[in-house]
Amino acid sequence: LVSCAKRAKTPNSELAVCRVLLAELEAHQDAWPFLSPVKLKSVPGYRKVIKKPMDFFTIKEKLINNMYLNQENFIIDVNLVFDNCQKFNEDDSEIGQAGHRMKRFFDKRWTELLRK
Ligand SMILES: Cc1ncccc1N[C@@H]1CCC[C@@H]1S(C)(=O)=O
Repeated sequence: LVSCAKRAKTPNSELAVCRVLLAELEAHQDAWPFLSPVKLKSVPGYRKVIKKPMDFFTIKEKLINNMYLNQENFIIDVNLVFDNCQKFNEDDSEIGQAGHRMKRFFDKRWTELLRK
């Protein structure tokens, strides 16, 4: 049969992959610093230094409320979590190390899942 034109990825299938990826991030053993918004009242300086806080719970809320139009916006928010972590935490700190491990994991998984 003549092969039909390659079907464009519908946004909801793109976002389905984002939901899978987020679930894997949340289940990762090094996710503990990123599961909820940084407590601005108990982390001195964070509010001033980090202009755009982001965390996995907020990303999940945004996915559920259809606030991501495509994968790109989702990936931008996930990378914001890791960029904020690198900016605020020393590389050799517990949180800094967790952030580097989570970033490496995410980079590997989304290239496996999205770069088909
Ligand atoms: C991600 C981050 N980056 C800079 C400072 C602190 C944190 N996380 C804290 C440490 C563990 C959870 C708390 S939290 C997320 O409850 O504030």
